[in-house]
Amino acid sequence: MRNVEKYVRGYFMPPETSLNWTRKEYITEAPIWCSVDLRDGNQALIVPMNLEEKLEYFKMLVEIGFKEIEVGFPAASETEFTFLRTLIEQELIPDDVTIQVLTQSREHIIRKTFESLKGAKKAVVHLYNSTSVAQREQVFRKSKQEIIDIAVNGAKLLKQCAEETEGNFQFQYSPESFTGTEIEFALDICNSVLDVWQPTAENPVIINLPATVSMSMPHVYASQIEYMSEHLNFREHVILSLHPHNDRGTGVADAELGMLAGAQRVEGTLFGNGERTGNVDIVTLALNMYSHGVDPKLNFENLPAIASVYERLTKMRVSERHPYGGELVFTAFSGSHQDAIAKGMKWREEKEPRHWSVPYLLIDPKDIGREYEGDIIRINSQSGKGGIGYVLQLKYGLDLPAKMRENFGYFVKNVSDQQQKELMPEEIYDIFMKEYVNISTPVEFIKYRSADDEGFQTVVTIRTGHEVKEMEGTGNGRLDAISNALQSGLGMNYTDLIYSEHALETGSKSQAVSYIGITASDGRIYWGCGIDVDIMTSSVKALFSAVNQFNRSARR
Ligand SMILES: CC(=O)SCCNC(=O)CCNC(=O)[C@H](O)C(C)(C)COP(=O)(O)OP(=O)(O)OC[C@H]1O[C@@H](n2cnc3c(N)ncnc32)[C@H](O)[C@@H]1OP(=O)(O)O
Ligand SMILES: CC(C)C(=O)C(=O)O
Repeated sequence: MRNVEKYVRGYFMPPETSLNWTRKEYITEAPIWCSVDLRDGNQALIVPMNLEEKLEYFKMLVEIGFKEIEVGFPAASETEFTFLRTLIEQELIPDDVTIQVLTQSREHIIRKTFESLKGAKKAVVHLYNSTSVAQREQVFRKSKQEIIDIAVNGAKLLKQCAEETEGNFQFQYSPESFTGTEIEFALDICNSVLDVWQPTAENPVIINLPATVSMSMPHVYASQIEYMSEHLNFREHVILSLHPHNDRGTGVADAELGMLAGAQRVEGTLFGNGERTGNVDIVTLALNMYSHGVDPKLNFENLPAIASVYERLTKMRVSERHPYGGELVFTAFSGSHQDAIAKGMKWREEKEPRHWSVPYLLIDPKDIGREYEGDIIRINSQSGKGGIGYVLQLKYGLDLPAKMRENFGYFVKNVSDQQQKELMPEEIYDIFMKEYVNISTPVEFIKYRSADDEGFQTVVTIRTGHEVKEMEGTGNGRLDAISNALQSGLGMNYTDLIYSEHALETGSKSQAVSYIGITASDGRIYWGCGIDVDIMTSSVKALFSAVNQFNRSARR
């Protein structure tokens, strides 16, 4: 890259921290979640949500279980203001949910914000101003002290307005662009605001440390968070909050390490909607926790339904590869993965139903409303016998013998390769039915008649073209006798009858399915399947299907 010299690292590593977070292994309890979908997410949309859309989205967030929801920037627009008024006046905010509103540290904006809050039983009022070197120099053109003054004046006005307005208000301060701010200065400005608000056990203050633009590797952000956590005044009455963005693709890692480093609260959005590359994705954070056996205290048991409401209201798309929510994130197309998943599912059923350990699947897709059928194994030319057999078994109850799976697997792969497309379960089933089941050309089975109960001597009637023939055979059982009759009558030669059968529930009826493989003199195995209400007839049909495969191949 020619212009690499243009870039210098713009973040600030803290002078010293205990690095205690490096010794913690995983997040042991859910943080306080705050959804900022309706504010940070909304401000990033091409067309921000209208009133009805915001109301529907709010309802969904409540159903998911969010107890803190930043509902907007009431001074931004008429829609934002009206949305807040509607929530309050129509009493749409459940008692256990606290709404949050964002305001710049400017007098008319703060006053308008409190005006919008009239009648609210409780709310978090979130004050922010930019603190980074770039913002101070380029945007505000102010000294450090002048930037502190903006924050402190805003903090004082918040306190005054809260006293003048009926309701229970909690304060939150964000040194916006924290990640580009000298850490000592960030500490200074937060402590100055805390000095104004004087948090207590009854009235704690939220200090929110945003990665407004993520600039460093996640361990640097974690060290910054730890430094702030270890040096903030009133720490026991401060709720330390994170607000990562995803510029470097590390929003989730930033949040996870930030929690290990002492943060108690996380602001983010569903599927990471938000400015530029988005806010941290709360779905991923929560389900990552879930995959470690920790209850995230949010309900994503029907994630596909949530994704579909999200897509409709935001007009954004959950990409196919998006963790947990994406269409393909539980899907294996490749043969060896499919084989391992199919075996893992069986292992789980038979040996370890309690704990999830299926290869390639971090969590059980069913836990978040996904289906095994059609979701985890899909078939194309990269697929293998394990996956193809699994699809037939799961959807159609057909449990092919291992060797037959292999034969059928190669057949299906070739079809997919030639057609250059994915094959749906119905297509795979159709291929199976057409190529292997009850095949009656060129040799059609009509009936058989045995001279004795065991069928050691059997006469079988067949039709080839317009000709009906009877053939006689002896063997160590009925099927063997029929097979021998066919071999001598048709002048065929094969050995090793491979046989398996099982019952098949179709609707309320039960049928028998038989699979037969016959080995030709060149070692090739030809397979057939028979389905019939009578088990013996199903085996005979399977044998005829295999014989017909053999015949067809010889003719080709
Ligand atoms: C990282 C974040 O997501 S922060 C949230 C950002 N979200 C939004 O901005 C969405 C909603 N915002 C808006 O609708 C509008 O910006 C409004 C209504 C809030 C303000 O609108 P306006 O006053 O017309 O314009 P604008 O936002 O451009 O104001 C810029 C001025 O505010 C100052 N300013 C910006 N942020 C802050 C702040 N947090 N505290 C104090 N002053 C601020 C700027 O320095 C600039 O000052 P200047 O006029 O002296 O140059
Ligand atoms: C207002 C703050 C928290 C913000 O949205 C950001 O810094 O990204």
